[in-house]
Amino acid sequence: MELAELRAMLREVVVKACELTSFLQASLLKDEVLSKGDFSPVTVADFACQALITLLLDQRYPLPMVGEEDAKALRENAALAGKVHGHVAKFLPGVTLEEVLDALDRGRHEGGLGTFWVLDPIDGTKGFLRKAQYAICLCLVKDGDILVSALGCPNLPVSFADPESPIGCVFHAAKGLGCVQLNLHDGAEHAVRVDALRGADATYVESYESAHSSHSQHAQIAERLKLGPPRRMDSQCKFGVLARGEASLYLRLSDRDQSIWDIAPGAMVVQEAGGQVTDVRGRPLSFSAGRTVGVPALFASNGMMHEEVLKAIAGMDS
Ligand SMILES: Nc1ncnc2c1ncn2[C@@H]1O[C@H](COP(=O)(O)O)[C@@H](O)[C@H]1OP(=O)(O)O
Ligand SMILES: [Mg+2]
Ligand SMILES: [Mg+2]
Ligand SMILES: [Mg+2]
Repeated sequence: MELAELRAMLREVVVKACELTSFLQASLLKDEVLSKGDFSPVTVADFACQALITLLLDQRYPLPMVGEEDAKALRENAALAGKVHGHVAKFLPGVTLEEVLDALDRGRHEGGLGTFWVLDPIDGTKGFLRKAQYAICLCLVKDGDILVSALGCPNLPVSFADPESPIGCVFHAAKGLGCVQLNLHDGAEHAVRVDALRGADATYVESYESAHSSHSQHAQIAERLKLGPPRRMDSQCKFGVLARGEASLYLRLSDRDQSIWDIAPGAMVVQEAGGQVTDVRGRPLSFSAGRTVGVPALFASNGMMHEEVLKAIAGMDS
């Protein structure tokens, strides 16, 4: 398949997944949320979305899958497994429970070199539970490079400039072909590009959850660069906001190695919109090391201000 064709396929799959998660966000029940080993939440929607996307990709372009979730918890909880199966079957009539569980378990691929899908079915599950921002994040990685990517952001306003803005967009990108925003309410698409701001005119985004990255270190950088207050938001929607020029910088200074599904899809969207994504020493990221990036602290910028951010980080109190 050509890159443009792959990208259209990804867009179609992620639009379907947005429909599924929007429905589930509105109807989610307390007993449909579990806590994982690291105390982070996972819901019926995370499982259903990963299974649906894996099965749709199997029909169109089957490849190994590096996915966040697997079927272990569902194999121990028949009631929840039945619900997940029911939600997936609405999109894929006739699919069996075992096919759904098997699709989830195939998300355990180790990554590394080679060609595979990378999927975070719901990035920002805490935001999803707060009825705030979350993203469906999918990309295709070949030998560490990302070829195509799509970020579904069902709750993201189409434009922050418009107080009456409809919500829901999908950012999609293909290597060398740029980044496009699709608006879910009317199907309109337009190419997006990072802004060209720096210094006091520039703004930044960071995690809503202060446990996910260091808001205090971000504030030190912002002070040095004289940036205004941050916009806080869950999930890889932040990469989309940067890609369309509604922020100039996304800071993610953390001390926990990042999973590739948390970074790769969003990073591709920003790079194809003209921006830059590196670790805090300015080194580009590679996605061939396995299921994690091997980098805890990173940032994405409009490119214009990348050097000054690197200098501010180098001069920061540790
Ligand atoms: N303690 C943590 N440190 C860093 N990232 C975390 C932590 N707990 C959850 N995450 C992940 O942080 C991301 C949330 O994005 P953000 O912090 O930018 O809002 C998600 O990828 C989430 O995974 P998940 O996909 O399970 O929601
Ligand atoms: Mg999670
Ligand atoms: Mg995530
Ligand atoms: Mg997730």
